Parts: sequence; structure tokens; C-alpha cells
Amino acid sequence: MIEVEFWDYDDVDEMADAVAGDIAFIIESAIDARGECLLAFPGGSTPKPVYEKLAEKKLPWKRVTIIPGDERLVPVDDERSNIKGIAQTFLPLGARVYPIYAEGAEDYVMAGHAADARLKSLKWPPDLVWLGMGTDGHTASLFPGPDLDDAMDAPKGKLVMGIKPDPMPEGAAVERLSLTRSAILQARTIIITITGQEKREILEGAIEDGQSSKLPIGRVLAETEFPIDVHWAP
Ligand SMILES: O=C(O)[C@H](O)[C@@H](O)[C@H](O)[C@H](O)COP(=O)(O)O
Repeated sequence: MIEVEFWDYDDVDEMADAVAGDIAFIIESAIDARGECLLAFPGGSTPKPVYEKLAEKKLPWKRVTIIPGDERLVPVDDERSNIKGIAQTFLPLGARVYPIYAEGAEDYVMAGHAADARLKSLKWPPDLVWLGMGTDGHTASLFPGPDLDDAMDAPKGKLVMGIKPDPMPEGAAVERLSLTRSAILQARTIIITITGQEKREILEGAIEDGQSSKLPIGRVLAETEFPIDVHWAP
């Protein structure tokens, strides 16, 4: 049975404060232990207040590398780009923000191979993979669709894959790059942030279903070997 601990907050602001504090601790511990820190952050809207609280903290940012745990195949200045929000917040602090998508790949599959090669130049595993979740149970860009099984069953060495969601998600109906399940599970720490009763019930159901979950988040969590903190606000 997956070991998941829910941390409930009265509101998003309280959750953002707490999660920013946890990430700051992970950063300081990593740098104490290894002199550097590698973080994988989610895109979407939920993380934004956490990004802001974290950016207020006095940390050795020059020793921190941040990658998006997943990316949309759009130009870096596109509002839908995950690296855009991360770069706007953390580049000014001196952190190294490392894109996984280099425009110009002939298709999403080739973009995945290029991203996988790029990530291999980083010191894996990451100190943190921070995940969000959609109401369809996707996490990172592990969406239901033809590429899901490959991303779930990718070998340990395959860190990133191109993903063609089917159906395409509303709002960002573009092909994606995503950390594979294996890459996510290699993280020293995994945290999840979600808001709202609907997502909480979907996540609790996926945890309950375990290995038999039909949801990507459930199939990721079913393989975890250490406790996962889920931070939730109404
Ligand atoms: O690229 C993305 O969209 C994210 O990485 C994705 O996995 C996100 O975490 C969920 O879609 C939840 O998004 P919200 O926080 O906006 O609900």
C-alpha cells in the first residue's frame, strides 16, 4: 500500500507557505550534503503561489538547478510554456533554470529523445520531483493516451519522453514532454500539491486503487517505495 500523508491547510496561502518551507529545507539539505541541488517543478496554476513564497527565501540559489517536470511543445515565450513561469521567478535569483525542450525537433518523439539526452548531462536523481495533478488524473504530462504505457514502463535510464495526449487537454492542447514514471520515482523526495475537493477525491481514489488504478497518478504512486506528502487546500 502506498504510504501517503495528507497535509491539509485552511487556504492556498497557508499551503504555499508550508510547501515553500519544505522545499527550502530540501534545498539547504541537498547543498549541505552534495554542494548542489536539482529540482523538478510542475507547471500549471497551483504551483504559482508556492513559487512566489519560495522566491522570497534567502537560499544559495546559484547552487540550485530547476527543470520543469514536464513541458508543452511551445516556444519559451508562450504563455503555455512551463519553463517560462519558472524562469521568470527563479532566474533573477541566480538559479540555473534548465529547459528540457529545445525548439526545432521534427516531432514530439524526437523532442523527447533530445530532452532525454539533455537531462543526461545533469546529475540525476533530482533532490525533489514536485507534482501536480489534473482532474483526469494526469500528473506531469503523463496523460491517458497512446504513449502512456511507454512512459509508465520506460526503463530506468529513460528520463523524458514525448507525449501526445489523447484526448488533448483543454487549455493547452499541445504535445508534451514528461518525466517518465521511472524518472519521477528516482527522486530523493516527491511531493504533490493539489487544491479543491474534486482533485482530493480523485487522488484518494487513485491511491485506494493502487496498482489497478486507471489514472496516471495512481500508476505512478503505486510504485513508490517511500512516503509521499500530499499538500491540499480547499
Ligand atoms: O504542464 C502542466 O500542466 C503541469 O505540469 C500539470 O501536470 C499540472 O500539474 C496539472 O495539469 C495541474 O495543473 P493546475 O495546477 O493548473 O490545476
